[in-house]
Amino acid sequence: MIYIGDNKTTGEIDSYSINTLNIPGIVLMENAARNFTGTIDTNLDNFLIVCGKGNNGGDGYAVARQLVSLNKRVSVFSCETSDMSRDCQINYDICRNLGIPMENDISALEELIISHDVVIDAVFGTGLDKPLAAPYDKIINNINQYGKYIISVDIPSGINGSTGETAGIAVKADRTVSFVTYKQGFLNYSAAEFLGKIKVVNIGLPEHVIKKFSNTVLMDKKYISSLLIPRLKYSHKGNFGHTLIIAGSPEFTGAAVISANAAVKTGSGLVTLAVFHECLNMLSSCSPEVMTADLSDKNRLLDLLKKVNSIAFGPGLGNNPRTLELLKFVLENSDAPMVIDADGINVLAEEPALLEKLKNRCILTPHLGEFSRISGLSIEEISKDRIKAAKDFSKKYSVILLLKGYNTIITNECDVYVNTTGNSSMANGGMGDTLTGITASLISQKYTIFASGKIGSFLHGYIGEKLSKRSFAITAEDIIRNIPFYQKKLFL
Ligand SMILES: NC(=O)C1=CN([C@@H]2O[C@H](COP(=O)(O)OP(=O)(O)OC[C@H]3O[C@@H](n4cnc5c(N)ncnc54)[C@H](OP(=O)(O)O)[C@@H]3O)[C@@H](O)[C@H]2O)[C@@H](O)CC1
Ligand SMILES: [K+]
Repeated sequence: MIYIGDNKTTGEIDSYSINTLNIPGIVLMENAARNFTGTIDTNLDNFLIVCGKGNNGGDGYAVARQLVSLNKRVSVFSCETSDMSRDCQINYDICRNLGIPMENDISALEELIISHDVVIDAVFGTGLDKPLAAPYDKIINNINQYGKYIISVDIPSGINGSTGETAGIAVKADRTVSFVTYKQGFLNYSAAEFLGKIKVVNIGLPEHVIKKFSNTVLMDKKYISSLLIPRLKYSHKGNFGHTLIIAGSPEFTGAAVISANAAVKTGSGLVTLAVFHECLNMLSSCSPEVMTADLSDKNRLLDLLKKVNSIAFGPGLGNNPRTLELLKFVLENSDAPMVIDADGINVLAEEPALLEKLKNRCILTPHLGEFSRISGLSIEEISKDRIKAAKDFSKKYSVILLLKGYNTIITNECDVYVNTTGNSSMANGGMGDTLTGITASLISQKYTIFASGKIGSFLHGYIGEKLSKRSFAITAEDIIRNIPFYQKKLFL
């Protein structure tokens, strides 16, 4: 499992390992350097390692030695040769003793970079704490301008590991090999162009140690598979629940069809689509597996509200008083777990007091704009630290929050799960409605609300990613058609 942490987390893990576990810092550095080196393509040769004076630089000197021991051609550029951290000094001295070519004259840097095939950036890691000034701005500029292939140690130098903001300028890496944790700052969209392909490597610490300091996790296939509730041989449709989808309006009938079909394909035993009277004719034949109900038939609606296992509310309903009234009616007459999306969120934003009725039984699935409306935070405020914004909201209202977007966040106020599946081939209408249907369907099948959000977002993005290998744009229908196949792939 990959954990996410900020600069503070690295400091805490470091000090726990050194002071409580008694692992000397130099051993951690050696492990970091060895595991970093292990990720480098063995066909690469002719490395220039650019080292700072802190422990990131120390990692760089240790990597230089590791590469030399693999018979690679290696040179080192030292940004500073005084006032180094203790472990940096040790590895610097070893490099000198080994006779590795070393340079510290900034006027030679440009030529050095040009004459090497790979630049390893070990200037700053988690210790970067102020804007960059000379000569570091020039060093980083040179790396970016002349580096043919750049691998950053822990963090591209100049990026703040906690926030993802740049210190004025930052290395644009082709690859980043990060230690112990995936840095929280990498999730900030503004950091994306600097990171290249990211890999996280361990430094010899067992997972239970890392877990002490981070409750934020990057979901992977193995984790999602572990959440599976197996289907028993003798199960029948009653075991897989009844999902009620309340969605659609004359302008947006598609949203209703998409959510309902996604719920069916995800495996809900029964799916009923409840729609406004004027949509009934058009939608009653939308899918042979979906039952329909007229929202103006209050007795039928009351009956459904009492017996269903989950309710999806919102897609395509319209952001208007009628939707708000309908939401109030649903909340007054049902205790079922709910997935609230789209216009369901928009009307809740008008009357946030209603969230009180959703405590501990709801997942909200806003995109950034919807989250801004319901949280009262600006998009800029949320974007600065999406994890914190999501966690705070979830805690304030005791709901599960699934904040959609590149690197979707799912949180239950304490634990945070980040989903990295999905890509821009899926950026078109109806995708959110699909996720809503999938999530509600999983809840009906007895997954917890939290697990349903996690599985739903992973599965949804996973299908899109797989399909995008052979198609340019992926539609909601493409996703829905492929749910059963990829669900099986994930779970079995
Ligand atoms: N547990 C783990 O994960 C392990 C992590 N490890 C590694 O340790 C790294 C963290 O090391 P770190 O704390 O020494 O900080 P680092 O990034 O080297 O920078 C500090 C130096 O930069 C300087 N400096 C800062 N800002 C500056 C600026 N704008 N302009 C100029 N100077 C600036 C600052 O100078 P000062 O401000 O103190 O004068 C100080 O000298 C981490 O990223 C990982 O690579 C591994 O070794 C093993 C275990
Ligand atoms: K670095």
